[in-house]
Amino acid sequence: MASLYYLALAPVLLHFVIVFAVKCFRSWQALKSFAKEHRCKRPVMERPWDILGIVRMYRSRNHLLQETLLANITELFTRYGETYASRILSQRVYFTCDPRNIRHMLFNQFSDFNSSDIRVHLFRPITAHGIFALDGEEWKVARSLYSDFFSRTRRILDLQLHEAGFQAFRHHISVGHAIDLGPLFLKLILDVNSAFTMGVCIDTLSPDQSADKKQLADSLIHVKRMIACNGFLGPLHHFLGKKDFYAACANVHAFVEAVISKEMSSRIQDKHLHGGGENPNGLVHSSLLHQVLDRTSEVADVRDAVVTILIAGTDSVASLLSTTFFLLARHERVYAKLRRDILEIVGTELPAYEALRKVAYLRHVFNEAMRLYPPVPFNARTANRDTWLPFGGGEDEQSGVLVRKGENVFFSSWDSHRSHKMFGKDANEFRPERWEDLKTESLGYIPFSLGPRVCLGQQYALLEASYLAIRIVQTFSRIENRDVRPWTEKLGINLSSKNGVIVELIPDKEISG
Ligand code: HEM
Repeated sequence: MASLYYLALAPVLLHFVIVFAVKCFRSWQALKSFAKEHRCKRPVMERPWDILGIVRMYRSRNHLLQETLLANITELFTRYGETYASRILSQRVYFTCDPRNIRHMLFNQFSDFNSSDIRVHLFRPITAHGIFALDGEEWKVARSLYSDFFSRTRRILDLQLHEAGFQAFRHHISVGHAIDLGPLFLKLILDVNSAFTMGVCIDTLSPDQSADKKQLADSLIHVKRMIACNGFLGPLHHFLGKKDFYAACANVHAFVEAVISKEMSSRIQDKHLHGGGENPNGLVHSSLLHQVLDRTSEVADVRDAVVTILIAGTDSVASLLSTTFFLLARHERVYAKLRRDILEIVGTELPAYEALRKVAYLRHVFNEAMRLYPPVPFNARTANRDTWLPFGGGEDEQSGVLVRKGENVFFSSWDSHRSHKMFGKDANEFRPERWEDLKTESLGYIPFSLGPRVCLGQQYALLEASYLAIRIVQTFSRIENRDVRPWTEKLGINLSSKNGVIVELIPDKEISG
């Protein structure tokens, strides 16, 4: 009886097997003709025998611990070419530093690649509704929430706030002593950025920082460290304990929500007192929180918008300033020329908004610092459909590479920025003058990324860094390196120097009084 039952089932099963096989065959055929259409050939495969990608994971982990990951990435590009395939825990992935492929992903074929898939789990606990954890329509909505705000750089860049930050920073510099500028820049930018995003400065440079602000600053540091750590661990992050991470996220949320709630109550009060008309003292609130509250009263959305910018806009700018002064301390000639230009163009006055854009050499110094030490040295995208990279396939790497839906492509600006093809034989040297002829749109130069997801804070970041750099250079006639150790990578949420920036700043007696 039972065997008759199975016999009756057999045609149904066979039907499903045939339908499945036909489907597989059709999609294989479609993929084959898609690959043909885009001239795709197989790229070089890193260690083809490492089918599970375990050796790759293990070696990358060791390089990360030994602080040689960037050098290792460069070595692999030298060995396998500008674009190659690899495996991470059996999943096929691609690595590229070919500017044409990078541009293709970020710009030409933008809609084929998601940016959130890899980092959504990293950002979800802290900013589930924030722009870094979104793609597609949701990303468009989040981007439009900030776009207007960031397009008005002149209105949002509060120079008084930056001057107050600079003065607090200056108090930490003692004449005749070496100082590590790395942590100091981080505190300075955190103070300025917290005031900019929430309208509340968290006083990390002040000796009188309150306990709740200290807890916020410590929690933010922990959150950023965990995001970076989880990102580097890839799928292995599941094995890490996250209790402290969640606790730190809760602290950050509680602080920001309290600020939002205070602002909401004061708006209600204002409405009662002044019928919702213009603020009686005529002040225009420039903080991001105020602007976002004008557009939505969803607390979680406002909170995540604020925390996203607290995260995106702090370590990145601190990294730019640290790297710049690390390099200036080792290039006396460049510092002297920069100072000459600043004194000639801006003088010893506090720089006005217009003056910030006028010192061309400062822009060249920043461009060069971010070329050699990009705050975001590598990044990744995930194909959201079957797609391709235009170069990297075949022996000569001139054919396309098929990228199947769900596969990840990692791209390295650390390497595209140091390409001899793009930047000449002296690509590894710090020479700001090269930017007299180059344009920041130069192929492969992507410190702020490019295309529709280009950094929203680019202009703000450059002007903020310009103000602070100008004030430092005006005040100190020389900067001397006090550290003989070579630059060593520290990969966090942004790239920085592991040994900090240990220098001595020599004041200009006339200016600093
Ligand atoms: C030197 C400083 C900075 C650098 C090098 C930098 C770099 C970048 C890069 C490379 C991305 C693209 C990430 C990706 O697509 O995967 C990005 C995105 C972003 N940045 Fe920046 N950034 C800097 C400063 C800032 C500042 C100061 C802010 C805000 C105040 C900011 C806000 C953002 C936002 C909101 C995004 C997300 C854009 C989107 O996904 O549509 N950044 N940044």
